[in-house]
Amino acid sequence: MARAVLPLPVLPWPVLPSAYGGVVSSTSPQPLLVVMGVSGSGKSTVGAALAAALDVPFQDADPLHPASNVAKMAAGIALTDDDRMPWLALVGAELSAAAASPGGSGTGLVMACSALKRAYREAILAAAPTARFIYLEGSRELIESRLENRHGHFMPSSLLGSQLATLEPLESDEPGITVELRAGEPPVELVARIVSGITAGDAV
Ligand SMILES: Nc1ncnc2c1ncn2[C@@H]1O[C@H](COP(=O)(O)OP(=O)(O)O)[C@@H](O)[C@H]1O
Ligand SMILES: O=C(O)[C@H](O)[C@@H](O)[C@H](O)[C@H](O)COP(=O)(O)O
Repeated sequence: MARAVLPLPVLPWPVLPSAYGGVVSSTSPQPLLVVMGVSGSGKSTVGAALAAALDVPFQDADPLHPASNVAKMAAGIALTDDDRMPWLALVGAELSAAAASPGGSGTGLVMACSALKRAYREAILAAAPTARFIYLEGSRELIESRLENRHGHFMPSSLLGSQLATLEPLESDEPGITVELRAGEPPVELVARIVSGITAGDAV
Protein backbone atom coordinates (compact mmCIF):
# COMPACT_ATOMS: atom_id res chain seq x y z
CA MET A 1 0.00 0.00 0.00
CA ALA A 2 1.34 3.45 -0.88
CA ARG A 3 2.60 5.50 2.05
CA ALA A 4 2.05 9.23 2.18
CA VAL A 5 5.16 11.26 2.76
CA LEU A 6 4.73 15.00 2.99
CA PRO A 7 7.66 17.27 2.21
CA LEU A 8 8.75 19.65 4.95
CA PRO A 9 7.31 21.73 6.49
CA VAL A 10 4.56 19.41 7.60
CA LEU A 11 2.96 21.22 10.47
CA PRO A 12 2.84 24.91 11.08
CA TRP A 13 3.97 24.99 14.67
CA PRO A 14 7.41 25.00 16.24
CA VAL A 15 8.34 22.13 18.50
CA LEU A 16 10.70 21.65 21.42
CA PRO A 17 12.03 18.51 23.13
CA SER A 18 9.99 17.52 26.17
CA ALA A 19 10.10 15.13 29.05
CA TYR A 20 7.47 13.09 27.24
CA GLY A 21 10.12 11.65 25.00
CA GLY A 22 8.85 13.40 21.93
CA VAL A 23 7.92 16.97 21.34
CA VAL A 24 5.30 19.41 22.45
CA SER A 25 4.00 22.53 20.81
CA SER A 26 5.86 25.56 22.12
CA THR A 27 4.09 28.56 20.67
CA SER A 28 0.90 29.23 18.76
CA PRO A 29 -0.50 28.34 16.34
CA GLN A 30 -1.55 25.15 18.07
CA PRO A 31 -1.69 21.81 16.26
CA LEU A 32 -4.87 20.85 14.46
CA LEU A 33 -4.73 17.13 13.79
CA VAL A 34 -7.18 14.53 12.51
CA VAL A 35 -6.28 10.96 13.48
CA MET A 36 -7.86 8.93 10.68
CA GLY A 37 -8.32 5.33 9.63
CA VAL A 38 -10.84 2.53 9.66
CA SER A 39 -12.84 1.49 12.68
CA GLY A 40 -10.56 -0.27 15.14
CA SER A 41 -7.33 1.27 13.87
CA GLY A 42 -6.89 3.03 17.21
CA LYS A 43 -8.01 6.58 16.42
CA SER A 44 -9.68 7.18 19.79
CA THR A 45 -6.97 5.55 21.88
CA VAL A 46 -4.06 7.07 20.03
CA GLY A 47 -5.79 10.41 19.45
CA ALA A 48 -6.43 10.94 23.16
CA ALA A 49 -2.84 10.06 24.03
CA LEU A 50 -1.48 12.27 21.25
CA ALA A 51 -3.58 15.21 22.44
CA ALA A 52 -2.25 14.73 25.97
CA ALA A 53 1.31 14.62 24.66
CA LEU A 54 0.80 17.80 22.67
CA ASP A 55 -1.21 19.45 25.46
CA VAL A 56 -4.20 20.25 23.27
CA PRO A 57 -7.85 19.17 23.61
CA PHE A 58 -9.05 15.86 22.20
CA GLN A 59 -12.40 15.21 20.55
CA ASP A 60 -13.83 12.02 19.12
CA ALA A 61 -15.98 12.43 16.01
CA ASP A 62 -18.21 9.49 16.97
CA PRO A 63 -20.54 11.59 19.20
CA LEU A 64 -21.00 14.04 16.32
CA HIS A 65 -22.83 11.39 14.30
CA PRO A 66 -26.62 11.83 14.25
CA ALA A 67 -28.53 9.04 16.01
CA SER A 68 -29.65 7.75 12.60
CA ASN A 69 -26.04 7.10 11.57
CA VAL A 70 -25.25 5.36 14.83
CA ALA A 71 -28.38 3.21 14.46
CA LYS A 72 -27.35 2.22 10.95
CA MET A 73 -23.82 1.27 11.97
CA ALA A 74 -25.05 -0.59 15.04
CA ALA A 75 -27.33 -2.59 12.71
CA GLY A 76 -24.32 -3.50 10.58
CA ILE A 77 -25.22 -1.17 7.70
CA ALA A 78 -22.42 0.91 6.21
CA LEU A 79 -22.91 4.66 5.95
CA THR A 80 -23.23 6.36 2.57
CA ASP A 81 -21.68 9.62 1.41
CA ASP A 82 -25.01 11.30 2.11
CA ASP A 83 -24.94 9.97 5.67
CA ARG A 84 -21.40 11.13 6.23
CA MET A 85 -21.30 14.58 4.66
CA PRO A 86 -23.40 16.42 7.31
CA TRP A 87 -21.32 14.70 9.99
CA LEU A 88 -18.09 15.75 8.28
CA ALA A 89 -19.40 19.32 8.23
CA LEU A 90 -19.68 19.14 12.02
CA VAL A 91 -16.17 17.70 12.25
CA GLY A 92 -14.86 20.54 10.08
CA ALA A 93 -16.71 23.14 12.15
CA GLU A 94 -15.19 21.82 15.38
CA LEU A 95 -11.72 21.92 13.86
CA SER A 96 -12.31 25.37 12.45
CA ALA A 97 -13.39 26.66 15.85
CA ALA A 98 -10.22 25.27 17.40
CA ALA A 99 -7.95 26.55 14.64
CA ALA A 100 -5.39 29.13 15.49
CA SER A 101 -6.54 32.61 14.61
CA PRO A 102 -4.02 35.03 13.08
CA GLY A 103 -3.53 36.35 16.61
CA GLY A 104 -2.78 32.84 17.84
CA SER A 105 -5.72 32.40 20.19
CA GLY A 106 -6.91 29.01 18.90
CA THR A 107 -6.84 26.09 21.32
CA GLY A 108 -5.71 23.52 18.77
CA LEU A 109 -7.36 20.10 18.65
CA VAL A 110 -6.75 16.45 18.02
CA MET A 111 -9.85 14.93 16.41
CA ALA A 112 -10.38 11.18 15.94
CA CYS A 113 -12.32 10.82 12.69
CA SER A 114 -12.26 7.99 10.17
CA ALA A 115 -12.11 10.42 7.18
CA LEU A 116 -12.01 7.37 4.94
CA LYS A 117 -12.19 9.01 1.52
CA ARG A 118 -10.12 11.77 0.04
CA ALA A 119 -13.32 13.73 -0.64
CA TYR A 120 -14.13 13.54 3.08
CA ARG A 121 -10.71 14.91 3.94
CA GLU A 122 -11.17 17.65 1.38
CA ALA A 123 -14.48 18.56 3.02
CA ILE A 124 -12.71 18.81 6.37
CA LEU A 125 -9.93 20.92 4.87
CA ALA A 126 -12.45 23.24 3.23
CA ALA A 127 -13.66 24.11 6.72
CA ALA A 128 -10.29 23.91 8.47
CA PRO A 129 -7.49 24.46 5.94
CA THR A 130 -4.67 24.15 8.48
CA ALA A 131 -5.77 20.68 9.65
CA ARG A 132 -3.30 17.83 9.11
CA PHE A 133 -4.03 14.09 8.98
CA ILE A 134 -2.39 11.26 10.90
CA TYR A 135 -3.38 8.09 9.06
CA LEU A 136 -3.18 4.90 11.11
CA GLU A 137 -2.45 2.16 8.63
CA GLY A 138 -2.65 -1.44 9.77
CA SER A 139 -3.24 -4.92 8.45
CA ARG A 140 -6.74 -6.27 8.35
CA GLU A 141 -5.68 -9.05 10.72
CA LEU A 142 -4.37 -6.66 13.36
CA ILE A 143 -7.38 -4.35 13.22
CA GLU A 144 -9.84 -7.23 13.15
CA SER A 145 -8.31 -8.74 16.26
CA ARG A 146 -8.56 -5.41 18.06
CA LEU A 147 -12.19 -4.98 17.06
CA GLU A 148 -13.03 -8.47 18.22
CA ASN A 149 -11.55 -7.64 21.61
CA ARG A 150 -13.28 -4.25 21.89
CA HIS A 151 -16.51 -4.38 23.88
CA GLY A 152 -19.34 -1.91 24.48
CA HIS A 153 -18.97 -0.01 21.20
CA PHE A 154 -21.83 0.47 18.73
CA MET A 155 -19.64 -0.35 15.71
CA PRO A 156 -19.69 -4.09 14.87
CA SER A 157 -16.53 -5.75 13.57
CA SER A 158 -18.62 -7.00 10.64
CA LEU A 159 -18.35 -3.52 9.12
CA LEU A 160 -14.57 -3.70 8.86
CA GLY A 161 -14.76 -5.10 5.32
CA SER A 162 -16.82 -2.16 4.12
CA GLN A 163 -14.58 0.28 5.98
CA LEU A 164 -11.53 -1.15 4.20
CA ALA A 165 -13.34 -1.14 0.86
CA THR A 166 -14.29 2.51 1.32
CA LEU A 167 -10.88 3.59 2.57
CA GLU A 168 -8.75 5.73 0.29
CA PRO A 169 -5.38 5.90 2.04
CA LEU A 170 -3.81 9.28 2.62
CA GLU A 171 -1.88 10.26 -0.49
CA SER A 172 1.48 11.98 -0.77
CA ASP A 173 -0.03 15.25 -1.90
CA GLU A 174 -2.37 15.43 1.07
CA PRO A 175 -1.30 17.21 4.27
CA GLY A 176 -0.21 14.77 6.94
CA ILE A 177 1.63 11.55 7.60
CA THR A 178 1.00 7.82 7.45
CA VAL A 179 1.82 5.76 10.53
CA GLU A 180 2.19 2.00 10.23
CA LEU A 181 0.66 0.09 13.11
CA ARG A 182 2.80 -2.59 14.76
CA ALA A 183 1.30 -5.51 16.64
CA GLY A 184 2.08 -5.32 20.33
CA GLU A 185 3.25 -1.71 20.31
CA PRO A 186 1.83 0.19 23.30
CA PRO A 187 -0.06 3.40 22.46
CA VAL A 188 2.54 5.53 24.25
CA GLU A 189 5.25 4.30 21.90
CA LEU A 190 3.07 4.79 18.87
CA VAL A 191 2.37 8.35 20.00
CA ALA A 192 6.10 9.01 20.37
CA ARG A 193 6.58 7.80 16.79
CA ILE A 194 3.78 10.05 15.59
CA VAL A 195 5.21 13.08 17.35
CA SER A 196 8.62 12.47 15.86
CA GLY A 197 7.03 11.81 12.46
CA ILE A 198 5.17 15.09 12.64
CA THR A 199 8.45 16.84 13.31
CA ALA A 200 10.38 15.04 10.62
CA GLY A 201 7.58 15.25 8.12
CA ASP A 202 7.92 11.63 7.14
CA ALA A 203 5.91 8.42 7.22
CA VAL A 204 6.70 6.54 10.44
N1 LIG B 1 -1.60 0.44 20.26
C1 LIG B 1 -2.56 -0.39 20.68
N2 LIG B 1 -2.24 -1.58 21.19
C2 LIG B 1 -3.19 -2.43 21.60
N3 LIG B 1 -4.51 -2.18 21.54
C3 LIG B 1 -4.88 -1.02 21.04
C4 LIG B 1 -3.95 -0.06 20.58
N4 LIG B 1 -4.64 1.01 20.11
C5 LIG B 1 -5.94 0.73 20.27
N5 LIG B 1 -6.10 -0.48 20.83
C6 LIG B 1 -7.35 -1.16 21.15
O1 LIG B 1 -7.96 -1.48 19.90
C7 LIG B 1 -9.36 -1.25 19.99
C8 LIG B 1 -9.73 -0.23 18.93
O2 LIG B 1 -9.16 1.02 19.28
P1 LIG B 1 -10.00 2.34 19.15
O3 LIG B 1 -9.15 3.43 19.70
O4 LIG B 1 -11.36 2.18 19.71
O5 LIG B 1 -10.07 2.45 17.55
P2 LIG B 1 -10.97 3.41 16.64
O6 LIG B 1 -11.24 4.65 17.44
O7 LIG B 1 -10.12 3.67 15.44
O8 LIG B 1 -12.19 2.65 16.28
C9 LIG B 1 -9.66 -0.79 21.41
O9 LIG B 1 -10.09 -1.90 22.16
C10 LIG B 1 -8.33 -0.28 21.91
O10 LIG B 1 -8.19 -0.44 23.30
O1 LIG C 1 -17.56 6.94 8.33
C1 LIG C 1 -17.91 5.95 8.95
O2 LIG C 1 -18.28 4.87 8.43
C2 LIG C 1 -17.85 5.97 10.44
O3 LIG C 1 -17.47 7.20 10.94
C3 LIG C 1 -16.85 4.99 10.85
O4 LIG C 1 -15.73 5.12 10.01
C4 LIG C 1 -16.42 5.13 12.25
O5 LIG C 1 -15.39 4.26 12.36
C5 LIG C 1 -17.55 4.94 13.21
O6 LIG C 1 -17.88 6.19 13.69
C6 LIG C 1 -17.28 3.95 14.28
O7 LIG C 1 -16.41 4.46 15.23
P1 LIG C 1 -14.95 3.83 15.48
O8 LIG C 1 -14.10 4.26 14.31
O9 LIG C 1 -14.53 4.47 16.76
O10 LIG C 1 -15.09 2.36 15.53
